[in-house]
Amino acid sequence: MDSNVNAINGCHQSIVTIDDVSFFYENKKVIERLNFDIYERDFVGLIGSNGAGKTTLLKMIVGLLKPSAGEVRLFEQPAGSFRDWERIGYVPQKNAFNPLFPATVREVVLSGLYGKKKMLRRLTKADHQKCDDALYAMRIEDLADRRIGQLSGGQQQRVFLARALINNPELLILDEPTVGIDAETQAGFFNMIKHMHQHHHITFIMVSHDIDMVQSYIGPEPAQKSGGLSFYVKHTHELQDCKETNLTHSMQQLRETAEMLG
Ligand SMILES: Nc1ncnc2c1ncn2[C@@H]1O[C@H](COP(=O)(O)OP(=O)(O)OP(=O)(O)O)[C@@H](O)[C@H]1O
Repeated sequence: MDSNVNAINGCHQSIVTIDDVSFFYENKKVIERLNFDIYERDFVGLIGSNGAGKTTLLKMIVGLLKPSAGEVRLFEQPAGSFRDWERIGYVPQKNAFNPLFPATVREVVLSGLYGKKKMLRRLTKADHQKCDDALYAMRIEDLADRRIGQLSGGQQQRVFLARALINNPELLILDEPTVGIDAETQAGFFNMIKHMHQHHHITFIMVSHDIDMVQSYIGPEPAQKSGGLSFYVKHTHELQDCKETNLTHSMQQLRETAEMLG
């Protein structure tokens, strides 16, 4: 990656730093001495064969796994002492629900509010407003009271994206968000993600098996390869004047996105 651009501009924050990270499951080496930097508003497409370590890497970034060696830093803080988890939205792989799972869409989206913390307080009016905004942004308000298990795969993905968006995250991490979804719905979902990247102040990391889709947005060559992992990177901060980088995105903007996409 061209870190000079960031060094010159100086004001573009490092969002994720992977500093000489290795990971082993017992004796099985999955990631070896990986170095990679992700800056504000980058879109990173992560491609790799089955078992290459994509999910393992994402889990280290969201603090679910600790590196065996090296360090992950989030927003320039060591991941081990990072506490602002609401700045990060994570949509894990294969969220498929048992049709009998009793939670409603609204309950699933609200559960995103507290990240790793248990819900220790009563929900406020503001919490419900955030939930309504996230449902609206994903155009699933009409599904709010349906059981999650009774929705299609594409509808469930929108619910999980709404859950990840409820805290207005600065970094959005998607682990194969369109697995098991028909081609047309996949294309629509990816268009929505691209639009969000172009119009909101969000940094993306997206694992995908769909190399054509990733290359069509980012370009033909990966910025970096390591082991079985290929990192495709699109920088958008280079297009912006630094002085404008304290732009904030908001659910209002996401509403506008939803309206534009019809
Ligand atoms: N909890 C675990 N214990 C032991 N080995 C594991 C564990 N989780 C994953 N692995 C192994 O580590 C390797 C990397 O797994 P990971 O899920 O990160 O790969 P991936 O690139 O996301 O694969 P896929 O494309 O199939 O989702 C695989 O060989 C997997 O079998």
